[in-house]
Amino acid sequence: MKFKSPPVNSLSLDFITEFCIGLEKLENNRECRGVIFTSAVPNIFSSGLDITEMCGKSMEHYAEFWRAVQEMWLRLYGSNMVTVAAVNGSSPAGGCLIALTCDYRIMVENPKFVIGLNEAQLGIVAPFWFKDTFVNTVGHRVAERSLQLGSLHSASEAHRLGLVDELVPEVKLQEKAAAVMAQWLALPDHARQLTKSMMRKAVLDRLVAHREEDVQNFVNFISKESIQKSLRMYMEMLKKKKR
Ligand SMILES: CC/C=C\C/C=C\C/C=C\C/C=C/C(=O)SCCNC(=O)CCNC(=O)[C@H](O)C(C)(C)COP(=O)(O)OP(=O)(O)OC[C@H]1O[C@@H](n2cnc3c(N)ncnc32)[C@H](O)[C@@H]1OP(=O)(O)O
Repeated sequence: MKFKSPPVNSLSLDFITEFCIGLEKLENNRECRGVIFTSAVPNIFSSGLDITEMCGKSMEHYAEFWRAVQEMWLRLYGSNMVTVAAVNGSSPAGGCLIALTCDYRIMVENPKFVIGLNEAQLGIVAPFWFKDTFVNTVGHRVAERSLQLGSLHSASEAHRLGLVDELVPEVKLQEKAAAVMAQWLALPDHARQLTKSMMRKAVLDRLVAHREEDVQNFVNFISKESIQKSLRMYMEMLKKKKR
């Protein structure tokens, strides 16, 4: 699955809806046993959640958007397929979440590419299920420090921390992703799927059990004037950076 929503593959409501429909089709196709996620936009895997979906909109819109973000994560983290992220560009926040939610991450070894859960830098807080996914990948200590600082890690640092599993030159990315996929698909599906479910079930169940509460927390948090101001300032900063 190739993300192609220029300029930065931000995760808008439309993007997420298409992503979920695409994933569901693949999940229901008995001939499809694995998916590689990558980007068709040069230098960007995904810039994370579309900030304009969380800024200056109605409470109803925030709730609809957040349910879609939850749905994307539930489907991907709970997927029966082998999921490999071929990270060919920067991947902050929600973009990093997509990569973390896969079974395996391969990143291009470009020192300009960054990845991490940088929510704290925007004055917002990664919800518990982003945090759980991060802890399950890198461990508690690394996740705690990285989340509190809202760190965006270079590709080599991300590899050192275990945030990504492998680094490769750009030209080798697709070949490597295909090789990893072949390795994971060599196992009997039922054994791999039951093992994956055993490893992820508690974290998935936690969001399912608290889904509406999490929507309300998000809506209350994001609609605070102080948070809206932080997001507006962040968008301004992104625009100024270009001038
Ligand atoms: C108590 C707790 C309860 C509940 C939880 C509450 C809250 C938690 C909520 C949500 C979690 C949030 C998750 C997120 O994913 S937030 C998004 C974070 N993303 C970022 O910080 C990345 C920002 N973007 C960048 O750093 C750069 O754009 C990037 C490195 C990706 C690319 O740089 P480049 O120089 O190539 O492009 P730019 O000129 O910067 O951007 C082009 C264009 O795109 C716009 N843009 C970029 N990112 C976003 C985005 N995420 N959303 C919307 N728009 C974005 C940027 O402004 C430019 O626009 P324009 O100037 O109009 O061309």
